[in-house]
Amino acid sequence: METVRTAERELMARLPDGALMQRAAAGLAAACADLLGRVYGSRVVLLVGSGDNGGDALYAGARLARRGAGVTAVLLAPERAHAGGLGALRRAAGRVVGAGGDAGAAASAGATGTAASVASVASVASSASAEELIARADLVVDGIVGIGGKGGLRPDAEALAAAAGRARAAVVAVDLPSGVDADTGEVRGAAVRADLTVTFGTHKPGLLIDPAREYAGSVRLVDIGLGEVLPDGAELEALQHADVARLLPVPTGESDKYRRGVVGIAAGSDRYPGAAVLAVSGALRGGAGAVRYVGPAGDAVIARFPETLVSDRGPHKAGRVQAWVVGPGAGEDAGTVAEVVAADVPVLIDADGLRLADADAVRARTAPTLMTPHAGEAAALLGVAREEVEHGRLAAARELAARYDATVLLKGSTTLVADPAGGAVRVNPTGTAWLATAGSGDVLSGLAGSLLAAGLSALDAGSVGAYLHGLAGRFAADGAPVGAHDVADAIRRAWRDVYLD
Ligand SMILES: NC(=O)C1=CN([C@@H]2O[C@H](COP(=O)(O)OP(=O)(O)OC[C@H]3O[C@@H](n4cnc5c(N)ncnc54)[C@H](O)[C@@H]3O)[C@@H](O)[C@H]2O)[C@@H](O)CC1
Ligand SMILES: Nc1ncnc2c1ncn2[C@@H]1O[C@H](COP(=O)(O)OP(=O)(O)O)[C@@H](O)[C@H]1O
Ligand SMILES: [K+]
Repeated sequence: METVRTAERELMARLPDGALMQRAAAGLAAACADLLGRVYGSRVVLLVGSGDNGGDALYAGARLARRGAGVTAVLLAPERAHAGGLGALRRAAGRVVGAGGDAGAAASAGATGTAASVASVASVASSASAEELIARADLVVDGIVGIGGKGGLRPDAEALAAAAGRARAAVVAVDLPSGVDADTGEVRGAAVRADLTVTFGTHKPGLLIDPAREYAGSVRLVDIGLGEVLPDGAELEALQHADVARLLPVPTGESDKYRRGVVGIAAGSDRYPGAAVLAVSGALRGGAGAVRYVGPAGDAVIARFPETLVSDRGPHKAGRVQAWVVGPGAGEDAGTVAEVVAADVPVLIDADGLRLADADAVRARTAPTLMTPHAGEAAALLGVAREEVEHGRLAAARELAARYDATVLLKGSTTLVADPAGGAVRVNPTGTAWLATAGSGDVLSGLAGSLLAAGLSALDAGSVGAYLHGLAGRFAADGAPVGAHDVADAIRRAWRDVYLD
């Protein structure tokens, strides 16, 4: 699969780092140069922590200094800064100061022997505080912490991150923005806000999942030769166009409408007939051969989509389907939800259905189940505050999948799909904030339900559905507000874009 994989941190830690660090620094310096445009004469400030992340920054700084940039390293812990990196920067005539801006702190590093002969660096004359240096910089390189960071930033690091946030300089994060959790995308406390993150070897979950994703800016992956040794057990994966194209259900000569799959939509109520119409609009674009609608909004559905098979006799009597969607706009109709949950075909449960479904009945199902909560619904199911889900999306999706023994598609600014069997969680790479509009979730549930009926697994139906829905949202919006029905209309364009690419 042409997926973007994210490796476990242990992998990087296992490898010899000398050569890898040189490759990392070369890629980092190239990205900095691109951002600067003109390297010669530019002012670059490196924020340097005590680990290898700081080492990357120092080596990259040395490369920029050799091309004529004025490079100053601000050391958070002068006595523990990466010795080889410091030496390289020094040889390239870079300057070094302590985080307080006092050259003395930096100079004293030389005395410990770890950061050899820092005292001879041209920095000693500097009297500007780190804050002033950052304020005057064209580019700030965040090498405070990388995958070795633990918890929120320490106070001295936090002050530098804040100064970088105030500065007019472009901010480049090394490997990931300092202060964000590489493994989960959580941000506890202060973190660096980057314009660009140059990450090494593999994408880290924190670069793909909100809230951390927002701190990363655009992300550039530098290949440092980890390809052959990446483990199969990646934590996250993201489908690309080619993956989705292979999974799309496309009719062949032998197909008829029943073989293509019939999807049943049990949605809408007297109060919310529109949810039924929108779920059907998504289902008609998802590849099933026919869409059955069951519920009180049949007239509204037929008026908009005359091709729908409509029934008001409840799911059991509606005729055979290969998958059900239940819940959008369902109001308080617990009976219909229970009937669908008891069906022996794949079922997608959304919106009101999530609240009305009996947890034991969901767990007892043997056919696949796909649940599609947004953060508020997920929080209610888990019995926690909404913020807790928003700050820890990966954990919430995994936890719900385990509790319900169901595939869980957690919607929102980052959409995740987690399987109960474990394995990599899929993160959806498409989408736009314009999708945060009433009813767009109903379109998604119809679309993903249609893919289920066409024979995709719950994991594939959820992630392919989210991919097409996100792409359709981008096409439909194109920089201006959209209604959910616009998103449904654009699914065909998204399909073509993927399939014909
Ligand atoms: N191992 C490898 O194969 C490679 C690693 N590389 C770099 O190495 C990095 C990892 O280096 P390390 O393992 O040395 O770890 P880091 O440099 O990420 O962080 C460790 C240091 O940061 C300090 N620290 C931890 N949490 C902190 C906090 N909350 N606030 C302030 N300081 C904190 C610790 O005291 C420790 O000294 C990667 O992110 C990447 O940038 C690259 O050079 C490429 C190759
Ligand atoms: N900030 C955002 N950025 C990108 N997509 C978003 C954002 N907020 C919501 N979405 C997407 O919009 C859709 C909204 O679905 P949902 O919350 O169920 O709304 P509704 O119930 O009104 O249909 C989901 O596909 C979700 O992933
Ligand atoms: K960093």
